[in-house]
Amino acid sequence: MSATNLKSLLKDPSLLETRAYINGEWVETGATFDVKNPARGDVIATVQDVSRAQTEACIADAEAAMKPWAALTAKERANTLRRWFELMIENADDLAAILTAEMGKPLAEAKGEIMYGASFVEWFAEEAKRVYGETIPGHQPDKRIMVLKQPIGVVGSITPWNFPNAMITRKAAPALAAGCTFVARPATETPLSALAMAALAERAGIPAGVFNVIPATDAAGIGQEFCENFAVRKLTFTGSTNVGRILMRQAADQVMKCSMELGGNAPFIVFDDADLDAAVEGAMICKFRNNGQTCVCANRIYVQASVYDTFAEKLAAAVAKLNVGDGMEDGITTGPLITPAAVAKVEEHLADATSKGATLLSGGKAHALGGTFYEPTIVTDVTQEMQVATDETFGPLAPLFKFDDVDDVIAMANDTIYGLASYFYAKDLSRVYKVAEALEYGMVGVNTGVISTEVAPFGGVKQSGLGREGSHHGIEEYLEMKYICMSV
Ligand SMILES: NC(=O)C1=CN([C@@H]2O[C@H](COP(=O)(O)OP(=O)(O)OC[C@H]3O[C@@H](n4cnc5c(N)ncnc54)[C@H](OP(=O)(O)O)[C@@H]3O)[C@@H](O)[C@H]2O)C=CC1
Ligand SMILES: O=C(O)[C@H](O)CS(=O)(=O)O
Repeated sequence: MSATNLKSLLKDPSLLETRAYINGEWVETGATFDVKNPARGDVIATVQDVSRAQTEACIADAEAAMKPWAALTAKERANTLRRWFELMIENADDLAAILTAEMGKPLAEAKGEIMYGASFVEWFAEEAKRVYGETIPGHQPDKRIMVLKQPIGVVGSITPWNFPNAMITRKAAPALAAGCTFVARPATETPLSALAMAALAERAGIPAGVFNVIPATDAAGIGQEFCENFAVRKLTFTGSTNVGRILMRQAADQVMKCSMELGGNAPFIVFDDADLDAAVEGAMICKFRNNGQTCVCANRIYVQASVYDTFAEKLAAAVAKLNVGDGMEDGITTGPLITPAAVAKVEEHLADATSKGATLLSGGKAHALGGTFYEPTIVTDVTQEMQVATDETFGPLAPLFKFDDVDDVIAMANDTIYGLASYFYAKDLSRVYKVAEALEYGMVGVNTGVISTEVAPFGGVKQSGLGREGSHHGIEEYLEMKYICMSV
């Protein structure tokens, strides 16, 4: 099955939209760009390219749509979001095929992302009805105090290519539930998933101007428009820490509220009392999910000395079972990397590690399939002096570090500017408590390699971001608090 003629693969070919979705209209903008399938390099769609000026007009439309949308009852917004969720589930196979075609992840993973992405719409359809204010006992006899929660306003959203569905719903669902309107600018590589979601939003009855999708190659220009346009009250971004810094600097001029889901450098620690088979299973999904292209992937694997060789051997055996290929084909576990630049980053990190004394255990070169396929790779004898210890690889490279003492490994794990996800395997209860409390990360997986869910607060500390997505906390990012002091 090839992505080349994507439309023929779909039960509902109308979901393969290539026009921008602005103010409830499908728009041809006068400029286009091609979307390519990373597995084969062929063009799968030619998409309308939205300019900064057209983005400004879209923001004005979103501003005009804001009041009537926010004026609906919470239940009315909830019911509309619920319909959007149900349409995503009904069309999950097509959404998955579109996602695999433009991003490359295997169909099974793409389907998993669609269900994960839809879960945020389901969750915040429910949370819409639980945006509670409060009354506070007055500070003077004649004073009555109330606190209201109100939608923050028009939201500008910029998202990456690695989860082209879920990264948008994780933002749009709470924003719309809160009563905000939303302008989504998807990554250049992966606009089709966002446009398919817009088609379903239209069918769900989300009013014109409430949810907009602007494919655009001018990433910097759109980001500047979001940051400089007074009508935009909130910027929500998922992507690298470097770009997050740029956007925060730009947003500072308006003192704009930002949510930032940025880069990671996750430690994955295996203690000597760990269930090693469980730890290997956890390391495999934590490291190689989405071919290592997630911000919460294990970037460093620390193994206690007494179990190091056994763990390395078991991990190598598991890696050997991975099946690299075109994600559209059955039985494929590992797709291509998104671009040649992503391959170059893996090769750079590998070369740096081996030049400084690391030993290649598995893989270590471009896959025989060519293109951006790469062999899942393990290196041992890795140390803190190597690039993989400080920089996010964002690919299928598993570096194994050896450690002796728990305090040493906590110090090494925390020795980074990042603080998104962390993981460890151990059984001793006091050790579990001590390590979980000592790790400087927004999220800690204990005896599990997968922690992402709509019910829990996803986000990082230090330079991995600001704010949380998902959970009952996630909607607060799109609400303002108003204190009313009434003299009676
Ligand atoms: N914490 C989290 O949840 C996540 C973090 N990430 C991090 O992002 C990186 C990989 O994703 P990647 O997409 O390469 O990250 P980038 O930060 O390069 O890109 C993310 C998005 O930002 C856009 N962008 C790039 N430059 C600018 C700019 N100057 N102004 C406005 N927008 C801009 C990109 O557009 P374009 O597509 O045109 O380049 C893309 O849509 C990794 O570091 C990863 O850890 C990724 C996903 C999730
Ligand atoms: O963009 C990402 O890397 C995601 O946040 C990872 S997850 O939420 O799918 O785990």
